[in-house]
Amino acid sequence: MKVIVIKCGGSILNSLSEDFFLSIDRLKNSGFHPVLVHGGGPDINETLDLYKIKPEFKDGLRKTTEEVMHIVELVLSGKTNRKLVNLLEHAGHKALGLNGSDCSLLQAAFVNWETLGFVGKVESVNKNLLESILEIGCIPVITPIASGPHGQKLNVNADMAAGAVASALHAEMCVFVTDVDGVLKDGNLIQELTVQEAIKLIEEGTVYGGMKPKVETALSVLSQGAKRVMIASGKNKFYDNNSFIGTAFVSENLYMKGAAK
Ligand SMILES: Nc1ncnc2c1ncn2[C@@H]1O[C@H](COP(=O)(O)OP(=O)(O)O)[C@@H](O)[C@H]1O
Ligand SMILES: CC(=O)N[C@@H](CCC(=O)OP(=O)(O)O)C(=O)O
Repeated sequence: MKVIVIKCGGSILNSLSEDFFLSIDRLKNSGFHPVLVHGGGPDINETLDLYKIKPEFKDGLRKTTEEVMHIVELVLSGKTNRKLVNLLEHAGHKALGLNGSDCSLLQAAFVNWETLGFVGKVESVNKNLLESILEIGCIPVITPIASGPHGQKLNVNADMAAGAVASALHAEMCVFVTDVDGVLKDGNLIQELTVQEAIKLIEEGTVYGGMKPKVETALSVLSQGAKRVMIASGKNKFYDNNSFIGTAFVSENLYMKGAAK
């Protein structure tokens, strides 16, 4: 089964274009089975603000107290996931929303209880569940909340959750859809990045903020055997004429000039 994992960032979730859904149609016509993982950082921040709670991050991960965890779940499962499932259904797809903590879909360990609280790192994925959903022609839409070692719910960075799902499913492709065309340098899109080039962009500070975990996860997915990894925009088509549009990550030994086909 040719699986593609598509991570939909919170930066773009409220303004996904028709072209985004058209790209999903085209992918399905090309024989790909999409699995979606969504973020929702900006929506969480907005709701925390209503409760007068100041968002706190450490190395790109949200400090998650018990109170914050309740709000994360309320927003991601109750609002963001519902919205994406509904948009997909409206675009003519069959979509099934899943909390990562349901049915042991995502099982995680604490990253660092002392500094981050209820934040997890995915250690296993219920691959059989996802494959059964794909077999009946549905698109799984996964909320990045995992079950912890003693059944606690843990907040997982959505880029990292998508990376773990892509690796577990041995996905052919993993695309991180966000609010920019891909990795930019001096305002220009970089079409292809080798591992070494990507590390250099992080070190020199060209890649920073939310782009950093995305690029790091992209490199990790690539090293775990995904054939293609991309960062692309949800404002335009990210797949057309059998080609992906955005920044493609390539292993050194696969390095070739030209667009990723
Ligand atoms: N080199 C870069 N190229 C493109 N965007 C970058 C770069 N470095 C940092 N960014 C920032 O990363 C953001 C995307 O990350 P983020 O806001 O976390 O998105 P998402 O919610 O989709 O995961 C961009 O909007 C941009 O502000
Ligand atoms: C641990 C952690 O940081 N979790 C993230 C989960 C959502 C997410 O990653 O959303 P984006 O893709 O929009 O950034 C958070 O609480 O914001």
